[in-house]
Amino acid sequence: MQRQPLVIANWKMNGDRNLVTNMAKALRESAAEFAAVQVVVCPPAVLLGHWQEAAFYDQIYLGAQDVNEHSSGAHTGEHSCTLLAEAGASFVLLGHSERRQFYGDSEARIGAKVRQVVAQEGMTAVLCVGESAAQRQQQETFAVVSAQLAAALSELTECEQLVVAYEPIWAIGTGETASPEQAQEVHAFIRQWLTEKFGPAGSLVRILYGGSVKAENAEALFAQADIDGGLIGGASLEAEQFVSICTAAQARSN
Ligand SMILES: O=C(CO)COP(=O)(O)O
Repeated sequence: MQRQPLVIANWKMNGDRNLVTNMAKALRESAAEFAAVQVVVCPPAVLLGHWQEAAFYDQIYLGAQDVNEHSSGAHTGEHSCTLLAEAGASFVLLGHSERRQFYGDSEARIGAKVRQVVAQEGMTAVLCVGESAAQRQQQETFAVVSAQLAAALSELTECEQLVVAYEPIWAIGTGETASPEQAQEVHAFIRQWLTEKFGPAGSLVRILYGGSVKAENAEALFAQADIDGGLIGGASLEAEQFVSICTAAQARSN
């Protein structure tokens, strides 16, 4: 498999030092079961240091949930890409629907953030895209997703430091998951978009599904041709669930 399976935990504004310790222990104990999977944990930024101490080897990577689009300066409360890298992060989530909806992340800002991340050596941008329930009902899913991709990626010429996460808003935190077929349809569309934009390298970009992924539905989702893994919210806060999801992704490498 040319695209290594990838599972990313997005803790959002949850978790604490105890969860870091417990999750690191659970992942360490089961690491052999998902040896071929790249696992990334994105805790709140203040816990990155604690993760760095608790995490055990290269299989577990660290990520941040957002970044500022500037390199430094008078941006109270924000984190630059360099600061996050120094704290151990090598992935950054960008354009999550919660940030688009509630924290003023415009398409232009998301694009600037993506460029900031890919300019940093060793950092990978995880661009989140996805439609609302109303947009899906109006059959606007492809139009919405391609507009989000175009806005964020138009100035990029290379895609080696890029991951795309398809997260339909109606499936986030709702318990309602896209069916494997629904998700695959959009993933195939994203894959085609990336290949048209970046050429053959675009087909190597990993595309994750996010939205109520659980231990019970992960295997069927990850069995789809273009679903390279998952971006996990609620279930990434429970060690047993998260380990099962990482293990489900291992099957993609067989
Ligand atoms: O938003 C998500 C991950 O970024 C998905 O959240 P849930 O897995 O809780 O639905």
